[in-house]
Formats: sequence, structure tokens, C-alpha cells
Amino acid sequence: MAENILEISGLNKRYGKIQAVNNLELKVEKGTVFGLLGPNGSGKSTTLGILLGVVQKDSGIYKWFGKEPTAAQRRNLGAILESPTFYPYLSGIQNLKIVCKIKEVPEKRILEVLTQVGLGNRADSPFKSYSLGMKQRLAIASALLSDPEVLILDEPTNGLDPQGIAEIRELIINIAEKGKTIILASHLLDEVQKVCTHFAVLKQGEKIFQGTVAESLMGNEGIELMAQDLDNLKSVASKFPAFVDMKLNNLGRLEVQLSNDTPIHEFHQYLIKNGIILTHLSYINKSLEKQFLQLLSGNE
Ligand SMILES: Nc1ncnc2c1ncn2[C@@H]1O[C@H](COP(=O)(O)OP(=O)(O)OP(=O)(O)O)[C@@H](O)[C@H]1O
Repeated sequence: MAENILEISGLNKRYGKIQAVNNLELKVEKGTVFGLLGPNGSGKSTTLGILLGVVQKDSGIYKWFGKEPTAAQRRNLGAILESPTFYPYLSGIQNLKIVCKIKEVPEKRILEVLTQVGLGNRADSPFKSYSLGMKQRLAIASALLSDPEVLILDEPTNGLDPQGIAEIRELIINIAEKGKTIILASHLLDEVQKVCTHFAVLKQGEKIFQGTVAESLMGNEGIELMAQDLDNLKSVASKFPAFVDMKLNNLGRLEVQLSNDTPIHEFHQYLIKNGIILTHLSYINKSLEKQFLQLLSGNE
């Protein structure tokens, strides 16, 4: 059975009238990239703050590595909760030396972590000369200095340009491949879909869904077809017994919906039997976005 790196049970936090975290139950397995997904104000940062011991919970329990939280254990968690502050006139290396002193970790890992985040060749440049993406990568390097088992990131791509976003996402995947567990809060579905293996959806502090990204994307919402004789394809497809609906999409391809659980090969065989030669056939995959919006709207 997979080992749980984090278990949360009945966690609550209230700010005045706002229930920021509402009876939260969550388990995070070792080695996963776990996305905490939810719109602004859904309680992601508060939850991470509690888990890192910087926000006081009202009630409930959480266990890191199967044990009640302790300060020593938190050293095994590398976290970036807010935009990190580094000294602008000091280089990447010099800034990380300061972090090493604060965290009481040896300086020997500095070059290793800078290389890991792709800053090896900019290690001696002043922090102020870094792009936003490089600054965020330095923050990740800083969190990796103590070689923590878990990396916790709150909105890691906020404010970055598309290239910076792609670089950070690739870096997160690389770090996960090296065996670390990553917990990432994001309001971006796209981010969770591209980076995470597992995710939970929060709404007003409450968990309304938890599952794997792969399973959530499984299944299809129809098929996209193209044939040289499109009119004939339309006419034949509409007579298939399990046919439900069809429409032309913006690529000029025919999107066909069949009744649930219809094996696609049966439909394909039927088309061939009726003289249709397809030049294109693909599944229309479920998008996490559609499901996320459905989840959020269905839990008013
Ligand atoms: N220190 C605080 N004092 C009062 N209310 C707070 C405080 N921190 C958070 N809240 C409120 O708690 C709720 C959850 O906020 P939180 O920051 O955890 O959500 P979030 O999902 O991380 O959203 P965002 O991405 O906008 O930070 C919000 O309604 C927020 O206004």
C-alpha cells in the first residue's frame, strides 16, 4: 500500500465570520505531485500555512510522515509560500549562503541546487539581474537546500510570462521525478492538469473532490472525424443506432456524440461497411476545466 506522507483530518480554521478551512480531510501519498486546486479565497494558503506551522489551526489534526507535527520534522519540508525576498545586489550563490546560515545547512549543496534549477551559469550574477522566472527558480533552489522530502509551493507560477511558467512547470516535474513529494496550491486548472498526478478541489474551505488527474481526464466526450466526402459521413453517421448528436467544429471536422459505453470500433466498422473512409479519427478528451467548473457550480 502506498505510504501517506501527509494525513489531515477534521481540520478547521475560522477568521471571524469566514470559515477559511472547513472540516478538511486529505491524504497525500509519497512520491505524488499533489495539487490543491481552488478559486481565490478557497482556503489553499491557509491550509498550507497550518501545515507549515505558521498559521494556528482551530481544531483537527494533521500528521506529516505519520507523526504529530514537530519543529524537527518541518525541516524535512521545503516551502515557498510567498514571493521570496533575496538581496538584490548579492549573487545567487551569496544569497543562498545566507539561507544556509539561517537554515543551518552546509553550503556544499549550493552549486548542486543552482544547477538543478538551471541557474548554474548565472550563479554569480546579482539577484536583481534575474528574470522573474529565474527569481522563482532561485526560491525553489533555496527550498531544496536542506534536501527536504517534501516541497510545498503556493501558486508557483504567479506573475510569470509563458516561458517562465513552462520552465517552472518542467522544473517541478523534474524534481518530482527525483523522488520528492510535491504539494502545490494553484487556482489554475491548466497547471494542475500539466504538473500534478493527484489533486483535491477546495471550495470555501471545503474539499469537494479528490482524485487522480489521469482518472479525471479518462473517458471521452465524443469523437472527431473527417472524411473526404463529409456530407456522406454526416448522413451515414446519423443513422448509426447509438448516434446521439453531431456538429462541425471550428477545424471543419465532425464531432459525433454516441450513447454512453458504445465501443468506438463498432462505430468505425459500421462506417467502413457503409463505404466511409476516414481521413481522421480522434477522441475528444474530457477537460479538467469543464469538470472543475461543474464541481464548483454543483456545490453551491
Ligand atoms: N489573516 C486573515 N485574516 C482574515 N481573513 C483571512 C486571513 N487569511 C485568509 N483569510 C480569508 O480566508 C479565506 C481563505 O483565504 P486563503 O488565502 O487561504 O485562500 P486561497 O485559496 O489561498 O486564496 P488566494 O489564492 O486568493 O490566496 C478568504 O476568504 C480570506 O479572505
